[in-house]
Amino acid sequence: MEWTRGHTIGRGATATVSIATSGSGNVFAVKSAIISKSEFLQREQKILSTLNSPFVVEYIGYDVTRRNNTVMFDLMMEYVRYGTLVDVIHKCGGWLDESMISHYTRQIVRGLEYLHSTGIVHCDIKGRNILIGEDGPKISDFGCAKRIKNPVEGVRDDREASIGGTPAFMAPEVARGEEQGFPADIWALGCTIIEMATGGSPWPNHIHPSSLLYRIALSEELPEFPAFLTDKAKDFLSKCLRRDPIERWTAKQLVKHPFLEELSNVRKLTNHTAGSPTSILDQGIWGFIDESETSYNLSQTDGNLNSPNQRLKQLSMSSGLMINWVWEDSWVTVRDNEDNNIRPVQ
Ligand SMILES: Nc1ncnc2c1ncn2[C@@H]1O[C@H](COP(=O)(O)OP(=O)(O)OP(=O)(O)O)[C@@H](O)[C@H]1O
Repeated sequence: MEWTRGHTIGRGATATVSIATSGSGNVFAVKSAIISKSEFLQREQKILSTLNSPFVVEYIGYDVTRRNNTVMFDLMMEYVRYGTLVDVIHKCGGWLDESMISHYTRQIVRGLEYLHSTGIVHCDIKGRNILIGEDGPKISDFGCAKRIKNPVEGVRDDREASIGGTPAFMAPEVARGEEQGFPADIWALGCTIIEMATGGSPWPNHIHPSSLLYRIALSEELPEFPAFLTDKAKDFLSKCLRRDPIERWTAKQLVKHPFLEELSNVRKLTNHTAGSPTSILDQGIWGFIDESETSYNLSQTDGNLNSPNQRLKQLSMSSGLMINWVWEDSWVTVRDNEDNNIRPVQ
């Protein structure tokens, strides 16, 4: 397919996202990384190409292109026009009201129900990885995702051995380095609801990810439930934010929770997201995202990471070392990648 790259609309830790047009005039988004650093993008392409749901960003294809003598891996996907959920929260004045939270949560849960039914754990659910289109939220950014081969019998593939995601949204069992299965996405959903309600981190006032990780992993605490939420909403949160993953509700159970009942008076999205989407950097949203919201991907398969304590130490050390904010134009997070299954396209 002939296509032309347009302006940059977003930058993440691993890739740059641009708008693009095809020869026939269709507009789409293209997420690109230098081929030698495209392991996560290629993993994302492999997973996204198998998915088909109105609640997941739509896959279009991939390409390998040359740009200023550099070979790039390009993942093409639908262009989702209102940007991320964090952008929308910001445009709404810093928080969403409960009817909006319920409306968005319903679609995110349906996206998770779909992903989990196909054996995919997203591993990095948070506002920045939910894109908002005209029909509502779509789950995106599958760079940390993994497939559990036989979810019913619990047979796992190699990727199950890795731990990834964003510290502030990590479930206790993930922070301890024990496991990252479907319940970890449900915990992160609970954290995302708090993000929608408060516009901030589920664990406010944490300067450094290492202290946050210890708190999540080893305390008995839960993130604070926003006081203004109704009992119904708090009950929903309490089903997501249970420290024991076995006690957490599944996406299939959550879909039926009364908090997600359809409401007729949800504000129209276009009322509060007027204006065309721009780069996340243009929108000045970084002010309320602290560094504990940076994504990581660490492999547990490393022999040094056998005990929960060692893994925690490794995670927190990595947090300190890996964050490398580059303020002029972009920011970079270096991720450890021990994944031998991912091979760059030759
Ligand atoms: N399909 C899309 N349509 C519109 N904007 C998009 C799309 N995909 C990504 N973006 C924009 O690009 C930004 C970066 O994309 P994404 O989060 O997928 O990159 P990443 O490198 O995987 O980021 P992270 O640092 O979270 O791992 C998003 O926050 C969003 O603003």
